[in-house]
Amino acid sequence: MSDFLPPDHSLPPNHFLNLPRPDIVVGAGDGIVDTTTLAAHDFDVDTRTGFMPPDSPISRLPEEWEPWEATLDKAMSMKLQLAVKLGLTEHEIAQSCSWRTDVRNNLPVLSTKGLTTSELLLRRAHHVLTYIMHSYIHTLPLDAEIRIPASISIPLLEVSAHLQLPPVATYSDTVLYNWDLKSPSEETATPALDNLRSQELFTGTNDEQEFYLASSRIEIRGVEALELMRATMDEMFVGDEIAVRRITGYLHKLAAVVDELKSILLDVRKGCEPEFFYHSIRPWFRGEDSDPLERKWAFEGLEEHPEIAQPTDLSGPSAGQSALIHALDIFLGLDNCSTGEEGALSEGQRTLLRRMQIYMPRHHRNFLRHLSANPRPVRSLVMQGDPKLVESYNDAVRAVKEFRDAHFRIVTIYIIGPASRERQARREEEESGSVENRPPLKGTGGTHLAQFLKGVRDKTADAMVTS
Ligand code: HEM
Repeated sequence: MSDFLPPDHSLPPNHFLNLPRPDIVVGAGDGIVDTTTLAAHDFDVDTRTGFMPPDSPISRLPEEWEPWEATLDKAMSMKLQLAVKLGLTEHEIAQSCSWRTDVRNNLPVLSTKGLTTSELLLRRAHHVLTYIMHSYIHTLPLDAEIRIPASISIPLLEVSAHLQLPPVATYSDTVLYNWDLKSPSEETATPALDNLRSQELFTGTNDEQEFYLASSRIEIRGVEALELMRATMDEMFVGDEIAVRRITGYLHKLAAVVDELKSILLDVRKGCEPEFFYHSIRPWFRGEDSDPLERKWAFEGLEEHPEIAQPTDLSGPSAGQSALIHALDIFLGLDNCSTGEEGALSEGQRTLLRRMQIYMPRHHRNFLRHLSANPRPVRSLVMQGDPKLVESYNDAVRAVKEFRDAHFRIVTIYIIGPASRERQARREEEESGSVENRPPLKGTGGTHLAQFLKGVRDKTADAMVTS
């Protein structure tokens, strides 16, 4: 399979992702190892890059799928504009119309058969096809139906079935598998946080890149958190007094790492301008459930493919799909210790957190499942009351709570604030009778969002243990 890959991107031949993978439709052939099962042990978590792949993801598919790459290149070079942009010019409307017409009339329905032998090619295909699909949907006139041409929908649905991911852009498309090194570094080294860049950007702007890179840097810095979790679990297995002392030290260190993650998150303000994010970047990510006009997405060509299921999970990408933060929650027992009192999560909110896992790469989902099934959870040891251990555990919980406080501030600056200003401007326009022909504002960035994020944050705070 690695024949397809440029040599500098090939994985070691014995890496589990380099083994032949079974075809999800036809099943495993004779002598083909089921890498999905192997993955349950490997989890595709790297000691240097964590949930990010150890090498920068491939940046181009082989010749056979060049029409997809060329279509995406064209969208990027034409600087297509969002249909929701205020004051869209005739020229901008004509540009996106001509790109979409080209996709509809000239892009063939390419076979995905040759991709299915390689996890890395499938990932690139998912990335390219979802970026094309989001470009197509979000440039469509607001009064048009959303009909995704078969040349995008059929290969995307096939690729998504193989990856067990929804057919929509996910955090793995925008962050995990969308990075490169600015300048090549030692192959074995963890990438420096300032040596990362993004591969594809809807807007071609540094603001969008900085938005993605805030998450990439958190993933890379989070590798030490994963290592501390692993070391703690090893010591839990030993369970003697020395082990407890060591765990105490690990939890304090974990708190310090999470404090750094918070600083990286807050640094997003240095490179990404909030109003630009809200009006010009975020709308590209919208999934079916955030359409301002509540239009449904129709995947054309499905009627000729009874073997492909109608997609149901079509929310847009979010760093809430980062397995790192979910792993911290599970490791510290923050997801299980609901008190049922005020501030705890409602069933719907808990479901929302769980639903985010559907959008994660399946190996990472398996990793979280494995972590949840840990027979010796750290919180149970802490509950035995060793004062120093309690203190260090509470330090780690404090750090996660403060990360969520900072996240809430960021969401207020980037979404809740701009959304409220937008509503205010609308009200003023309505009062003065100068309303433009615009779609109604849908309740993104309002009370529900604040309630949800505060609920998760308060539940984290509730997890502190009193000795
Ligand atoms: C400008 C930067 C960011 C914005 C505007 C933002 C926005 C949001 C929004 C709107 C949600 C609600 C759920 C959803 O709509 O998907 C959310 C949830 C979440 N985000 Fe962010 N986010 C940002 C950066 C990050 C980063 C860098 C991380 C960590 C890698 C992160 C981690 C999370 C998590 C874990 C949740 C789930 C709720 C929770 O566990 O507290 N976010 N974010």
